[in-house]
Amino acid sequence: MKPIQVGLLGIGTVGSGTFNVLQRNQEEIRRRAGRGIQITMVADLDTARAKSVVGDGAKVVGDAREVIANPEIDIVIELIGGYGIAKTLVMEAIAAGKHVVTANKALLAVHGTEIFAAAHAKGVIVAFEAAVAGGIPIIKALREGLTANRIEWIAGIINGTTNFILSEMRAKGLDFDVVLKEAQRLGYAEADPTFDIEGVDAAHKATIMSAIAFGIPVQFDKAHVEGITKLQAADINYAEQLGYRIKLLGITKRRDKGFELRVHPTLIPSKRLIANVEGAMNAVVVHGDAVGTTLYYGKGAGSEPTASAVIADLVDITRLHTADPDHRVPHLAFQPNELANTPILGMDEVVTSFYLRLQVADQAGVLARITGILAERGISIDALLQRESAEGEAQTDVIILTHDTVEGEMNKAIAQMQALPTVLAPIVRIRKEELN
Ligand SMILES: NC(=O)c1ccc[n+]([C@@H]2O[C@H](COP(=O)([O-])OP(=O)(O)OC[C@H]3O[C@@H](n4cnc5c(N)ncnc54)[C@H](O)[C@@H]3O)[C@@H](O)[C@H]2O)c1
Ligand SMILES: N[C@@H](CCO)C(=O)O
Ligand code: NA
Repeated sequence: MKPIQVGLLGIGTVGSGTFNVLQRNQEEIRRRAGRGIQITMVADLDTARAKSVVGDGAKVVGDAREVIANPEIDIVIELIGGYGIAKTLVMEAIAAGKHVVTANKALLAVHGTEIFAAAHAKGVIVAFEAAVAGGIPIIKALREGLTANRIEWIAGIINGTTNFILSEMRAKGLDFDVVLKEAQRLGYAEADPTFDIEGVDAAHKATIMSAIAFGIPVQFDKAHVEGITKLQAADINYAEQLGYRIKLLGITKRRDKGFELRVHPTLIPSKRLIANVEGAMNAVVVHGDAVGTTLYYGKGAGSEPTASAVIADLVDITRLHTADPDHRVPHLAFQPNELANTPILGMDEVVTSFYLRLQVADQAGVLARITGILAERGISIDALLQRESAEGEAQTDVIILTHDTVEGEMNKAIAQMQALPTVLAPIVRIRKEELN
């Protein structure tokens, strides 16, 4: 049988890795897929650079629409990124009856409902393993490997750039900006790196996982998004003293009346495996009712690790291409007419424990007033640390770890404590998860 023909839109970091790995491993991939898979056409605005990557291996064009219009092409890979032209091209490829592979989590988290509906109506597949945790086969695991389970929660380090920044800052004491530049140089960062550092990229990925885990539509607009830019070294150090690491986590959790969906810096016990995931590595913890807690670890960014996931999707599509569309694995794991409209909960209803740091006047009764406020709101204290103040110093830091509480109550307690004249600076509040 002649190879299935693939068109590649965008041959930058991930595109070039995809082209190279597919060439290098073509024989083994053919033996697995049951048919050869060949990128025969590549579109990139920078045709000279594209030609330098593909040589004589594929036809290079500057206009992506030429690829979509080619009737010989069965699968289109979109590796341009963003919600703009990438969305138009994906919709046009679907309309032209092509299967689509994409690494574009931003596009799917925001426009997934429209894209999957169009693909379903047209009987084509939109595959996106590379969009979440890059090379880690987490979509495959959630959608197929764990399909017996009622998923209870997922928590993951799903942005390599921010984990790299936090790790390098902690281990080498390097400055934020220096480490961010290095992450950009290594090809981890998004075209707009504020997506990484402000938690948007992680929220895109958490949104996609929430849909697949719980059988709900992708709803990025309901996600709570908080990055690492406001994190202070003092809190990283106090957390460490108390036996915790701070990581940027993407969390989605089943609750009685809805689902939680949130990204924020989080204290995790240092002894958990996931607390020790360093550098640009990603890790996702999934808790299913039958399987218990499972952990997936690997490279979430970079040229060839991401290509690994793109090509896995190409192989899947090659195998499924001729199968009856009604019996394929559904895009969001649940059949499209079975998605639930259970809501994503507002942050006031989220339940977590907290790390609090209060800069207080070193006077009698201060601590009693603070703990009194927490007690009135039913917030129970798990651990408490007061820094010994230096000779003649009139203020000190009080660190409090709480047990689980409803976030709305915590916000009210913080407002009350903040109003005390003996609380001298804005209270630092970081959420904490035990993840067991
Ligand atoms: N870099 C990673 O590690 C990584 C990991 C997972 C997912 N992703 C996602 O993969 C996608 C691609 O990321 P990347 O890092 O390879 O980006 P990149 O910037 O390295 O590559 C994008 C390429 O698209 C080309 N391009 C831009 N507009 C075009 C157009 N209209 N027509 C044709 N080509 C066009 C650019 O010239 C460039 O070569 C993004 O959605 C990104 O979020 C990246
Ligand atoms: N910018 C992303 C790329 C992988 O999706 C990251 O740093 O993880
Ligand atoms: Na993946």
